[in-house]
Amino acid sequence: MHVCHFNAAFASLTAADFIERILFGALRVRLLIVGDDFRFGAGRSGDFALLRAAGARLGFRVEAMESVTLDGERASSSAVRDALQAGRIEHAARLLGRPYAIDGRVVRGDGIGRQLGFHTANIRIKHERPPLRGVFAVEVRGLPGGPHRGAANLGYRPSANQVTRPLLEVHLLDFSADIYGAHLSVRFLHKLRDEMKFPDFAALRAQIASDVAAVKAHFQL
Ligand SMILES: Cc1cc2nc3c(=O)[nH]c(=O)nc-3n(C[C@H](O)[C@H](O)[C@H](O)COP(=O)(O)O)c2cc1C
Ligand SMILES: Nc1ncnc2c1ncn2[C@@H]1O[C@H](COP(=O)(O)OP(=O)(O)O)[C@@H](O)[C@H]1O
Repeated sequence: MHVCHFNAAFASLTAADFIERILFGALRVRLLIVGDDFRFGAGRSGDFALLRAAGARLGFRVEAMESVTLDGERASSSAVRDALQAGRIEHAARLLGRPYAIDGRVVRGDGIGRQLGFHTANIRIKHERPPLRGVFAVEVRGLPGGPHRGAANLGYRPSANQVTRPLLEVHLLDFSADIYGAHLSVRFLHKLRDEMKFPDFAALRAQIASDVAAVKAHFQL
């Protein structure tokens, strides 16, 4: 896989430069499959017809890939992001063809979880602005005997030393083990609510207890 870093130099490439320098010069493309509405190059001036014409001239094939639609809606990355942001997690999963998931390693937190009576594994995530936020019913993969179900909070934890980078914290149901360092994949299956600021730990604890009950009900446990 080749990942192009989208910086100012890359963004200023003209459509002709993109074709000649990157596709033809660097990648030596033979067959190109793109959406027929694909636009590229500075000012989005390049399109499918331009690629086809360049391919005929430089000797590569260009084929169109049809949009995948679901009930008339294009299964685009924007549609997925919009659904996640709106808390329509099940709809996002239908568009993606799989549940939306975030992966990361379990790191040490502030030890507040055990004071609350709910251990919460802190998962380090790379996203600075994740497309979804709130409290969710999740399925966690990566531990022996799994997948495990749990209640997760993805947000800024306003009730206890608020953080500036988003945190993903998961309480696993019927589970007790030290899992620091484990690499987990958290699949978001259903949104329960938005993150809230609680006046004290007692109120936060009561809410987490009711979230855990809601997760059990969701999974019919
Ligand atoms: C199901 C669940 C829901 C949570 N909801 C909130 C919330 O609405 N607001 C909040 O500030 N923190 C919420 N938390 C985060 C807790 O504040 C956090 O897990 C706790 O402070 C433990 O932190 P620690 O793992 O760093 O010790 C939630 C945690 C879980 C597991
Ligand atoms: N049911 C559980 N769900 C999540 N983590 C658990 C569970 N039981 C034990 N743990 C362990 O407890 C840790 C979280 O405990 P917590 O008191 O919230 O600690 P931290 O200081 O890491 O925030 C997890 O990283 C994991 O190793």
